[in-house]
Amino acid sequence: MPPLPPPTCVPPSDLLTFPPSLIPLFTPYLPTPPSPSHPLPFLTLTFATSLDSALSLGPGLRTVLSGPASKAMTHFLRSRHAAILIGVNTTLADDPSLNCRLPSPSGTHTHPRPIILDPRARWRPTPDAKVLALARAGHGLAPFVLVAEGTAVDAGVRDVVEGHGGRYIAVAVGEGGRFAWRNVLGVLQGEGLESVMVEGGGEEVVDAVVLTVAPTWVERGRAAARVEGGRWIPLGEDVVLCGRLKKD
Ligand SMILES: NC(=O)C1=CN([C@@H]2O[C@H](COP(=O)(O)OP(=O)(O)OC[C@H]3O[C@@H](n4cnc5c(N)ncnc54)[C@H](O)[C@@H]3O)[C@@H](O)[C@H]2O)C=CC1
Ligand SMILES: Nc1nc(O)c(N)c(N[C@@H]2O[C@H](COP(=O)(O)O)[C@@H](O)[C@H]2O)n1
Repeated sequence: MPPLPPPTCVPPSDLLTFPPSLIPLFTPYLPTPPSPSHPLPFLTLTFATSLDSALSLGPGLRTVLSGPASKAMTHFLRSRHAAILIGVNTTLADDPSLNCRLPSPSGTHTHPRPIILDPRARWRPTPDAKVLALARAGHGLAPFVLVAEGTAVDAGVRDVVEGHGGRYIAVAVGEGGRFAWRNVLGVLQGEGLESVMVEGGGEEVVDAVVLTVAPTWVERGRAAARVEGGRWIPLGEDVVLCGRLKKD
């Protein structure tokens, strides 16, 4: 494969808009650099959930819960984190892009490094996988895939990922074949990645949370009902949603 182009801004048709006036709201929760008292990468837990706590319509179904404004907010977070981490089921279900789709004033872009937790090497991408196609075009970075020590990775699959600038990294697993989150953060630290946004998981090492709640209920396979024109009212440390229900 020819050398990869330098990361650039994504094509204008893919761009999202995040108003600069909103940045101060999120600034207190953005990553801080590692310090002697907090040497591991900063971990932000972020995901979007429905009112009935669903992340998607069902296993293997890519589901849009976030509206355009909160989606743009997560891309602002992507612009401020060195890495973005997902599990292999999400990779298989969503064929995600995992790049940053906000305009970049300088024309060059710092996309987050995608990290995929795939202990048993179940992801078998072709060059058509979105995350690889974007890396090839210079509109994102190829992923680092964390596999369990001793797991054999198909040579052809490894070539595809590494040919796009990605890597396979072997990590020790504990009982149940899972990585300890501190080990995952240790790997990222070793790769010079100082902050990571995790789309679900990592509870024991979380530094900040930025969660989106979409005013909708889902039932297996379909969006069931939505609150329209609702209002979220902060009351103490809770937030109360008032609205009228629009049924399908
Ligand atoms: N609404 C949202 O913000 C998000 C929605 N999703 C949705 O969630 C669904 C997938 O979620 P899940 O099934 O929970 O799967 P997942 O994407 O978290 O993948 C689970 C798999 O990842 C690996 N994994 C996760 N943690 C690990 C650890 N500590 N050590 C080793 N391996 C680990 C294992 O292979 C595990 O089977 C998809 O439908 C996706 O669209 C996913 C992320 C965000
Ligand atoms: N913030 C948010 N809102 C939703 O409604 C979602 N479904 C997700 N999903 C996560 O974002 C990834 C998709 O990213 P790309 O748009 O393909 O870059 C997906 O894989 C989930 O991790 N997030």
